[in-house]
Amino acid sequence: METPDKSSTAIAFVYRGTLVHSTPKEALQILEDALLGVDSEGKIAFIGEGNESQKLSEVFRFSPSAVTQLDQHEFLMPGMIDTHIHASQYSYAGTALDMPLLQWLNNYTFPVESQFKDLEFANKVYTQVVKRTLRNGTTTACYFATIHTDAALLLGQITNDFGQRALVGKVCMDRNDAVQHYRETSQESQDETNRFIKELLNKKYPLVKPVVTPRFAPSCTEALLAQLGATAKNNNLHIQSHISENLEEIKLVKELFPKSESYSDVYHKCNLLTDKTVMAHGCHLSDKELALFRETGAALSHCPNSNFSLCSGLLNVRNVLNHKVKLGLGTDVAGGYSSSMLDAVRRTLDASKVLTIQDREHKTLTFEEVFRLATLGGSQGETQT
Ligand SMILES: Nc1nc2[nH]cnc2c(=O)[nH]1
Ligand SMILES: [Zn+2]
Repeated sequence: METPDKSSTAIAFVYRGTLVHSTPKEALQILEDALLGVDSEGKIAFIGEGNESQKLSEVFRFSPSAVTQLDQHEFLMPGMIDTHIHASQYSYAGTALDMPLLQWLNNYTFPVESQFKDLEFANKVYTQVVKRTLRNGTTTACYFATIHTDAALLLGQITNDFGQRALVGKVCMDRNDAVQHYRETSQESQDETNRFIKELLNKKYPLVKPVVTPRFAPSCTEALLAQLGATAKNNNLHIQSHISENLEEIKLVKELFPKSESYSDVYHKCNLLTDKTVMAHGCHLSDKELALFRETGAALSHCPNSNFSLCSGLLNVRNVLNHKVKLGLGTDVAGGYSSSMLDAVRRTLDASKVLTIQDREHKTLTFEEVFRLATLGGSQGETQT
């Protein structure tokens, strides 16, 4: 039992039954006949054993008759954390998966995202995605919106209204040759990012924060990346982007940033790899780049549904964990066709098994480890303050 704090707020709910969660030492811990108390602010006030009911009720002043008993097959578990999802791509999830990344962006994604200038359309899609992810058990999400500041602010409002914890990013891109009406000038991107941060922070939403969001290196000039790195540092904010998702993208980054020794180096030079950074994919990162992630404290979001659906690559999660790089799971809607974190759990196991088929020496991830990645793993990258 945890040490009681007599000054704590009143207990609102107490549950008795099976609890399932992860700790850094134990990937899946099952507590049978446990008691869990929740205070009026929605925070866990205590966890104890079922037979301590009388004692706990005196310390925390609740009536033993008010305890909710879970059924034999019910259990409580932590909410899942989607460390990478494009709220603006929800409307076409499950379609348009017949092209690799760069062609997929130009043909499907940029034309849809450009429609979020229309706040009515944005309101409809953003409400749907927040409702759906909550129903799927995602209590925290790290969202990409679009380049449109007012629509991104609206997404922040919607997540707040539905009580979902969220990092919300106004997407930054000052380079886009394919769909030219869907890009900003460097100055616009910078000014609008500052406005987005200021206005979202001013709302003082308890669970929603802005995240600095350069789309990915090919969509941004080096000058913009450097400005965004400085903005994140000056405001002590999280950063999210994409890295090393597919081989054609990596080749393009080499051409666009010839002076950088690797994709990770492009971001590192611009101060975009920090202990509050979450980079999606990383399928093709070298061990040297993983060492840089470890050094800077930057985290990876593993998005296996998307990696399979766009035929991008296979991330070797075991190798990432061996390098002691923080890692969570992401759905990457709509590159990933499912907005469910349980799907991300299943695809993570599938991807690990494919690696074992290719190399029998590969140590397959266990379902317990993957459960931890979907919950505790995500919290390490996302909610560090
Ligand atoms: N999967 C995915 N990768 C990206 N890289 C840059 N933008 C995107 C995106 O919207 N989805
Ligand atoms: Zn993505």
